[in-house]
Amino acid sequence: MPSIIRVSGLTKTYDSGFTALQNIDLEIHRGEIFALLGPNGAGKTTLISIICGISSPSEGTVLADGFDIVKDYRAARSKIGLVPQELCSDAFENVWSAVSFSRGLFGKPANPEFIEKLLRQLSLWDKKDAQMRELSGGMKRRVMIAKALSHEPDILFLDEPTAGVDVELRKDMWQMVRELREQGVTIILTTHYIEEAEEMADRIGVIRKGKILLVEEKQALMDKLGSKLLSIRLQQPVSEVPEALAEFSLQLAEDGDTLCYRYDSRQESDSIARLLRKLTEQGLEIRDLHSSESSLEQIFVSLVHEKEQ
Ligand SMILES: Nc1ncnc2c1ncn2[C@@H]1O[C@H](COP(=O)(O)OP(=O)(O)OP(=O)(O)O)[C@@H](O)[C@H]1O
Repeated sequence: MPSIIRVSGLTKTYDSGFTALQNIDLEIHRGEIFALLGPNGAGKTTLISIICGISSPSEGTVLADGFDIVKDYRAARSKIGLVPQELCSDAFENVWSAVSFSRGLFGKPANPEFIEKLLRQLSLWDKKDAQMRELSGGMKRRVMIAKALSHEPDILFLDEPTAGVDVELRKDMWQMVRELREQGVTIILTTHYIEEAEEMADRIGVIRKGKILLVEEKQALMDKLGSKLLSIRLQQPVSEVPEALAEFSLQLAEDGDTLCYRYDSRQESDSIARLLRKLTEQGLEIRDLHSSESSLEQIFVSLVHEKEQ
């Protein structure tokens, strides 16, 4: 798939001497939703700020739709809309002027039809004359998106779009982002929420301590994350896993009385029923069964840990 953003060898060392990004290579595909996941301080905002031309790189290059973000700053920036983490706007300005003004900042001629379409799409049309201070937090967030889209960019960055947003609003936001993607906008969002990445993203990148640890198709990542563990406690301990159960790749816990079976919870399968039947055929009596799902959080942490090793 063709790339719309190409980051090569990007390093950022702040004046304080702190290196927030180390030799980042990253390609964002045209038309995808890409989620950049990482803990606090990982470097997500720094990376976005550089791509959007707010902060300058120490080393490396970034191309946005073929334009170098330093050498062809204006052309590159015109391709990008940014919804920052902080909601910042003039409290007394009304929605219509805030959004129209943002368009003007990019040197685009006024286009009231487009602004109307945008406000309608973001369910802000009936608030077009309201002052920013009169809006709820969720509406303000939508105005920020309208401002970011006002100059018709092909790429939209959303820096933690749903931080501190309630579940209902979060779902609305996800829906809105999907609709934008359907219109051909490439979307890059940063988030702490694995759930959000799971719900939204086509691909997921994990960043930690200024380094990209992995970039994968969401589905591939979810396949790794989707396992469940069934612990089968036996009446009598065994010294080894019986040969007849080899197909299940069971692990025997140290004390010999618990068999552990890891399986993919999303695959339609009768493997548990088969396993239990075979256990009975082998004369192994079951004392207790316990099934647990590794939380995405846990697996995510172990994935990150594994990569760091
Ligand atoms: N202007 C600055 N000067 C020095 N260090 C900075 C500056 N801005 C950010 N940093 C440091 O760079 C690192 C990455 O910060 P950044 O804001 O990019 O992280 P983040 O992944 O966006 O975190 P969060 O999820 O908390 O927003 C942090 O250690 C931060 O303290």
